[in-house]
Amino acid sequence: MTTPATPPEPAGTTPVDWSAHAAVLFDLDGVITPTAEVHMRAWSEMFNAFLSEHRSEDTAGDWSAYTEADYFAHVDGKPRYDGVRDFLASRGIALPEGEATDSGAPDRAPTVKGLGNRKNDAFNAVLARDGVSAFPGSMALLDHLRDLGTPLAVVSSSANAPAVLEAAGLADRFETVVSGAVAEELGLPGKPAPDTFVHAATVLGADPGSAVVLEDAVSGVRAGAAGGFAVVVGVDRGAGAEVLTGAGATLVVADLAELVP
Ligand SMILES: O=P(O)(O)OC[C@H]1O[C@@H](O)[C@H](O)[C@@H](O)[C@@H]1O
Repeated sequence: MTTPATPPEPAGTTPVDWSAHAAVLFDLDGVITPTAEVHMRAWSEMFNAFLSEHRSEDTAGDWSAYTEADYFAHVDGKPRYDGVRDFLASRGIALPEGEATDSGAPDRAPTVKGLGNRKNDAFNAVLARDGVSAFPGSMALLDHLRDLGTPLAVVSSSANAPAVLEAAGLADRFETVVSGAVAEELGLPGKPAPDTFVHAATVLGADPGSAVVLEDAVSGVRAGAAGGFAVVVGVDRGAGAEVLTGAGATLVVADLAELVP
């Protein structure tokens, strides 16, 4: 007896039926634009400079080099100072919180906010120097959703989200942008808490059960899953498909082009 072949998917279908959903919420860095890479490099530059500047001091904690694995485990997708705090905690390094105006300059006593600000200067220098273009597959999906008339939002932990959207020429594509700065203003806890996604869905007049979340970071996928969203697409830009699925992604793609009919 021969096993019947699996029937091919009809042409033009994708794993998500976009017309069946009331709203689509995009993370930005690593989902729409390749800026997760810029954040990663800026974090690495800052943390490794900090660790080598202070490693010789006889203080508690693990002062070995900061790696890409540290980024994915402790920093990716979280609001700026949460990333600093969570990485330092993973190394058993305690620093004072500091002030929002701390520069993080090497000759100053380090603080959580100072280190975050130093990383932000590195990020903005690269953005100003190199500019940014969206991933072609993400542009294709945004164009498709625009044609369908689906309400769209960006939900990003980054306070730089509006500047990145502007630099990529995408500022007019979204009905609302819930950035790290907006979350702080509204007192919403950052990813992995679901609040920023739920807030964006509410602004778009959609119930989470009828909306889609697209995320590349484990913290963001966890946020989408905790919010009860209908579909949580994990975009694997390095976190790993299994890890994203384990965090609650309902499907994982390598590029958003896979989701365009
Ligand atoms: O420091 P910002 O620009 O406010 O961004 C905070 C975080 O924003 C997220 O979108 C990135 O994945 C993180 O890498 C980044 O640290």
